[in-house]
Amino acid sequence: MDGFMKLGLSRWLIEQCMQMGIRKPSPVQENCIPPILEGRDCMGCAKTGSGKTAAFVLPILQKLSEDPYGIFCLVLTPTRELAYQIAEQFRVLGKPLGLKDCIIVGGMDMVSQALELSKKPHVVIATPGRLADHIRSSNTFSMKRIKFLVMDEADRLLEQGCTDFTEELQVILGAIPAKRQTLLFSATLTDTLQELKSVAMNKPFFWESTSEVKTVEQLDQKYLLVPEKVKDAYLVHLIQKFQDEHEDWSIIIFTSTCKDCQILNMMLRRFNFPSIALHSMMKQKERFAALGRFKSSFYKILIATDLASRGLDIPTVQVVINHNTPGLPKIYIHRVGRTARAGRSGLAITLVTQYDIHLVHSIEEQIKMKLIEYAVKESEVLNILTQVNVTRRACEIKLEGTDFDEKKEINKRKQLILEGKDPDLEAKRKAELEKLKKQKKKFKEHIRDAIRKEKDDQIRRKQKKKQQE
Ligand SMILES: Nc1ncnc2c1ncn2[C@@H]1O[C@H](COP(=O)(O)OP(=O)(O)OP(=O)(O)O)[C@@H](O)[C@H]1O
Repeated sequence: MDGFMKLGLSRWLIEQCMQMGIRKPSPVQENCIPPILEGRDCMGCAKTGSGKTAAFVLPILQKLSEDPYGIFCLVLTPTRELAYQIAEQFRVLGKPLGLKDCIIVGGMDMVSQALELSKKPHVVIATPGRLADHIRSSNTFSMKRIKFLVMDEADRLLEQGCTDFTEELQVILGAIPAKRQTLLFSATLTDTLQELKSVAMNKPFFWESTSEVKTVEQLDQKYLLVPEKVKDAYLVHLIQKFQDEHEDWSIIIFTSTCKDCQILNMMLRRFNFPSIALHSMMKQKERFAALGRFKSSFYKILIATDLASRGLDIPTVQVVINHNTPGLPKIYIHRVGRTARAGRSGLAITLVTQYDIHLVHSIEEQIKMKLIEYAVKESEVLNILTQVNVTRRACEIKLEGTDFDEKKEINKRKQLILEGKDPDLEAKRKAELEKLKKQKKKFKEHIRDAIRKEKDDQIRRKQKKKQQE
């Protein structure tokens, strides 16, 4: 109790922590809570599962209790599932305050969300796309008095990857006061630090855990070098092994695409494994249901895309298997961070094909440690190889018979329509953006070449002059 008391937190909050089994502050909490209470902006970079959520929830609740009003705080997060998880922490820790929260995420009813927003909840937890839609389309709520803006998984929110939140963030930042406290958290903040600094203005306090290794100590990190064609047989073998050896282990398997996720789930089901899929082509209600059933251990195996790679906190997960080697080290860090959380141990196995060895090297370079080879009895894998390959093919044929690929296109269009965008216009805009990007790249290359040429010419002129002298 002393530990939290020293940080300046009130007794009622500390008692709430105790009820959640949080007895002693973790380093990220110890270091970030005091500056947040002092009114400073804060960027916290700490390993996965180290309690970053409570590091911002606790001081916000304390400040809210001193001056309660709505809307007091806005939390942005990249995925819908994560929004619900964060809301739960606010709810549990803020229970004595009678905290009113509101979750604003895509895939759910917009009208009821608008109604909730108009009731001035203390805390709004949102994914950027849907919140921006509400701001654009409604004048029944105001975020002009917001005191805290939190960006959880801040690097993901600010990076310009496949889901680019730039436009939505601009809308949101325009609707909240410039005078606010901004809190940014992630396990991989340092890459995008400069961009992050431009979002936080108020004497930002930056804290990063000192450990050189970027993954947690209790995590056993292995790789398995496998030929592409026999990958699934290795996967089935691994799962069978874990299931035989450990009764109550849960496993998350990460795949690179929704289709692969779906096929693997169909395949594992045919082998009678208790598995469930989670990917963005599922309806939102199905996504929540799948996650709920996995969390309650009804299903022991979750096969997911990177939708589930960040933030999800499921203590029973003992093993993470990367069915594909992640293309970026930071994706690897977040994926394997779904196990070995809050001091527990865990195992991560990455399946590596001959084409992915360079990816493993860049992962090792970034996490500052070597992955160790996982030993497998090859003869046991060979025994099931034909059966697994035949089953996979049967599942692929079954999926081809459905409208999975078409659905993907339709889903994309539906999503755009829901967001109030014209799918055809969006496609045109995307193509134009691509064209512009290419032109910009070409222009940059052209400038670079011109500079290089100019430098070479200068050197040549100097050399010529010297020779003439
Ligand atoms: N001081 C603490 N002592 C023990 N457990 C804690 C403490 N703080 C938080 N926890 C628990 O640790 C787990 C992980 O916390 P949290 O989800 O906030 O991690 P995180 O750092 O945000 O991880 P990620 O980077 O994966 O999002 C949660 O179940 C949380 O209740």
